[in-house]
Amino acid sequence: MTDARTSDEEQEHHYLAETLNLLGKERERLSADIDKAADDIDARKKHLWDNLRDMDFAEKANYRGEVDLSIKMTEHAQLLHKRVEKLLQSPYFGRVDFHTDGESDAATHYIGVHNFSHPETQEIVIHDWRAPVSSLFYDYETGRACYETPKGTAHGDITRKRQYKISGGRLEYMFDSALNIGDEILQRELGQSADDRMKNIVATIQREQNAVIRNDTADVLILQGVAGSGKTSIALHRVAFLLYRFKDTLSSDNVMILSPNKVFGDYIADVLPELGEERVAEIDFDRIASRFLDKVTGYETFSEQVVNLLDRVDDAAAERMRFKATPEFVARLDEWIASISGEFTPAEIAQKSKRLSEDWVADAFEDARAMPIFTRLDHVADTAVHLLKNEVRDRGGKWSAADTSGVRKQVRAMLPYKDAFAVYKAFYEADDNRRTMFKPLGKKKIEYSDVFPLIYTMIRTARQETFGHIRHLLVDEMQDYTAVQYAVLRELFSCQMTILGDSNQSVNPFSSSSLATIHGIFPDADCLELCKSYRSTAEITEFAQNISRNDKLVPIERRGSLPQIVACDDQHAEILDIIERHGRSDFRSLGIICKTIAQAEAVHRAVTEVGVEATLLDYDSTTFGSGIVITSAHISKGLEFDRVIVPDADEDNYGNEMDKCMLYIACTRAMHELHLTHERRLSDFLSFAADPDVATVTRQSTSPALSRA
Ligand SMILES: Nc1ncnc2c1ncn2[C@@H]1O[C@H](COP(=O)(O)OP(=O)(O)OP(=O)(O)O)[C@@H](O)[C@H]1O
Repeated sequence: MTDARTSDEEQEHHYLAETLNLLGKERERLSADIDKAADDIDARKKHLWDNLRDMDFAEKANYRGEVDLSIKMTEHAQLLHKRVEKLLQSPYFGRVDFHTDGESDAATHYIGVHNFSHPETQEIVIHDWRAPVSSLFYDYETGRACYETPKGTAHGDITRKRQYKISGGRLEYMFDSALNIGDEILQRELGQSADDRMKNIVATIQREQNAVIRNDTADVLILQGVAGSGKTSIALHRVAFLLYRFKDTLSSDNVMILSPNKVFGDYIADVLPELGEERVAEIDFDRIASRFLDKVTGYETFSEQVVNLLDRVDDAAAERMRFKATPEFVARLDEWIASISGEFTPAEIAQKSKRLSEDWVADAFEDARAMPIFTRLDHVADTAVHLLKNEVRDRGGKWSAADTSGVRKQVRAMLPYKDAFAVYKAFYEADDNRRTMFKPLGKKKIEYSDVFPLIYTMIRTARQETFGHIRHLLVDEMQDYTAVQYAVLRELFSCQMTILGDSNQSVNPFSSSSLATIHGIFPDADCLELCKSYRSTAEITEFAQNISRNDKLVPIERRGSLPQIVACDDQHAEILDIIERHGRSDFRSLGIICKTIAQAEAVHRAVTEVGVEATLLDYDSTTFGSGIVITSAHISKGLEFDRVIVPDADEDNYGNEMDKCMLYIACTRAMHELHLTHERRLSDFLSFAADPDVATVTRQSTSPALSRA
């Protein structure tokens, strides 16, 4: 190490010590402020309580207002305190020296998770990673660069770019970008063991990812990314960025995540708080379905549909799913709904010997043409009730609730459909070509493929409450939603959206949507693609590519062991053996990912019977577990584990296209090690594994760990 380098490091240690000193003082100041404010609030509350009787209404309201304000200010101080605590652990991770054209010297900017200014001089000591100047760090190497300032674009040269790893307030290492730091630190980060929650990646955001995060112009942004490309992480960082960029107009209350299930919601829940933002509300399509249909009809859920399909593909059911999955289907349904008003037959309304003529009804119906059909009928009925009621009362008569419902009934009878469900069913009955496309599951239950078409019909035929307060919706696993589901989203959320997914990871090949389809639904959307896969070692990525190839995928150069395929006589014994080896390794998380929940339950029973502690994740689970997790491929979507075991990798279990999707999803959950076990003939989807460069294939005929206590 040269002297220059040593003195450089000394300077960095010195700067870090100074920064920590400032942060320490700020923490003390905030703690004192919080304590004082708490005492003050207590005193005010006591004063209010003691003097309540002598105070008039205005005084009480004024006093309460002051207490509320003090509470809000204290909460803010607590938030700042939390941020300072966090910065004390790791104040910054990057530095850029930028020489603005025309200035005599380069300015040094340190970049961290939060902003921090010198309490006395107000000079910025640490820039928030989302600040405009921080884009220099993510978007450029040394040399010419520019960034936006309040006065316009600043042009100049980056003279130095440096990355740091600081933990517990201690500088662990640092690299200059001239030494290819980006890769070095990224490799170290990716090589780490998986946490039981998704973590933030601010220190190593890559340029193409930064372009997605900092896109603040797209109303709808569609992000297609290969497995492990960081889509979900990036989408959450994008939300944090937008909350920062538009802090005056956007708050976490205005953002919602549409996630595939509750476990996934739990898995990603820490990312925004880690980035200094509050958690945002979550919703999933099941909850939307329940809100609309609980009082209307029973229905199959998405998970039930997937479970049924995995059990057996019914060709006719698959055909019905395909039929209802396309944008053309939405167009036909729209046409049908629009045609309904033509079936309205105006007739005279008579109630309490008062009458409104057929012509009056026709005119009232015409005047309300902008409304959805059932809202329109209600409007005609309400107007009629208003007129008739006044007339009756003017003549000294009485108008009862029964009269109101009498009028409503008469108006409703002018349309041959009693509700949205009837309109929806008639859509199939009206055309011989689609007659067979509606097939209820028994008397009061509809197939999942009818759930969102019916909800769409409900929304288009009567005014519904929408999510008007939501200004940004994040939609994950976009490939699993059909055109009609997007049509429902468009009706319920008239806001900006970030829509992300991977067409290779669909769980229902009969009703998945391609990027092109989704782009067709949102023609003005910005479409971005992430092709580099970060999660898995190059060996695991190559293995998964052989199951389902995506020529655009670029694996990260991180080496590991070859995936292992083990043919065994007793698969559970082999799994126990891997579990035992896992316990002795440095890896923390192990995912056992089966094709179905029933298989996951069987493995769970087998391993817990011999004393292994493992969490079973099924469709009712709400939290992600740590350690050993056993689940199905469908539920494992979006999750990741240090090591993954895929049991039953045989031809019977993984034989058709849908199985292939599940196998792909399961294998791509592995970060560092992947094992597949089978007792029967290996699945043809894995025949490539005979190549010794791709996998190690072994035979295990004994029962290695059966004796486990
Ligand atoms: N720039 C980065 N720096 C560090 N880690 C990264 C980066 N980008 C992605 N990762 C890591 O890669 C892994 C995959 O990220 P994420 O789950 O967001 O990807 P995804 O595209 O949503 O995956 P999938 O669709 O397969 O579920 C995570 O461990 C994430 O932390």
